[in-house]
Amino acid sequence: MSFRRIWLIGCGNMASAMLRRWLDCGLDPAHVTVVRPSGAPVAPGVRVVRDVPDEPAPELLLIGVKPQMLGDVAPGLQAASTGIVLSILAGTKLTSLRAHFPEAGSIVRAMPNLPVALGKGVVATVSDAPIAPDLARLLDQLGLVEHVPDETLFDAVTALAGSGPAFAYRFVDALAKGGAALGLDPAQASRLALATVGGALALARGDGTPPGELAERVASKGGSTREGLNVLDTGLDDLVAECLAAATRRNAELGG
Ligand SMILES: NC(=O)C1=CN([C@@H]2O[C@H](COP(=O)(O)OP(=O)(O)OC[C@H]3O[C@@H](n4cnc5c(N)ncnc54)[C@H](O)[C@@H]3O)[C@@H](O)[C@H]2O)C=CC1
Ligand SMILES: O=C(O)[C@@H]1CCC=N1
Repeated sequence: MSFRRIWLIGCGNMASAMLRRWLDCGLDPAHVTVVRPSGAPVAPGVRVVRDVPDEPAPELLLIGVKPQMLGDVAPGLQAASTGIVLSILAGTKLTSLRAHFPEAGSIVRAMPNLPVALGKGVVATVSDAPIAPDLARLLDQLGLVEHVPDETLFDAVTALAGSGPAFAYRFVDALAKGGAALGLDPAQASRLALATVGGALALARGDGTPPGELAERVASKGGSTREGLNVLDTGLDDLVAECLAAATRRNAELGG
């Protein structure tokens, strides 16, 4: 058995990445309804409507709008939210979700990231009831699923994993810009940076060796990598810690 009625409220960057993966994994598009103000098509076979349908509630209601929109959309979703409510909203706590959806059978907070589109994402979860097997199966299709039962850590998880791809892309860009500043053709530097970081991560994932140890393997004694690492080691850890702290603070603010 799997869900036959899934509604997505909002289908922007994040929810559409999740849906793309689920459809690629064989989810029947006829089981999906997207509610979005534009009414613009999402994927072949997926029903798109502008307003919440006056129909029996779906088994799974995914809330994919911005956290600031929750108060606007929730009142129109009371009849639709008697099954599982799955929220991907940054910052918004289970207690707040429960207040907005008092009739929900269960409420699950998930914090995905964009690579879920390829099944290579991360999804952190916390919920007010055990996660139903059908939902667990869907989440598993997205990538690494980590249950984070202490909800007070969710803002930090959101900073690390939810926002993390943006931080990683910044590093790739910095690598490319650094290469261009040294005279490389910018387009070529971008290709080199992306392929280098992609390859390095693939190796780290496949190898099981901690990334710090892999870095040491690249740095020959007395060689040039060490010179470069010495520069990064003057401040990268602190800068990234500040970056995550700032994002974590903002997640807490978004939660109200
Ligand atoms: N973008 C990301 O990488 C991640 C985003 N999130 C969370 O996902 C949620 C959505 O973020 P994004 O997809 O980035 O934003 P987005 O702006 O791309 O998508 C939000 C969508 O909601 C739609 N919308 C607005 N009002 C609506 C209404 N009344 N009914 C139905 N749909 C409505 C908008 O048209 C838009 O398509 C946020 O709560 C965010 O915290 C979580 C993890 C990662
Ligand atoms: O920037 C945001 O608010 C969301 C949360 C995690 C990724 N995007």
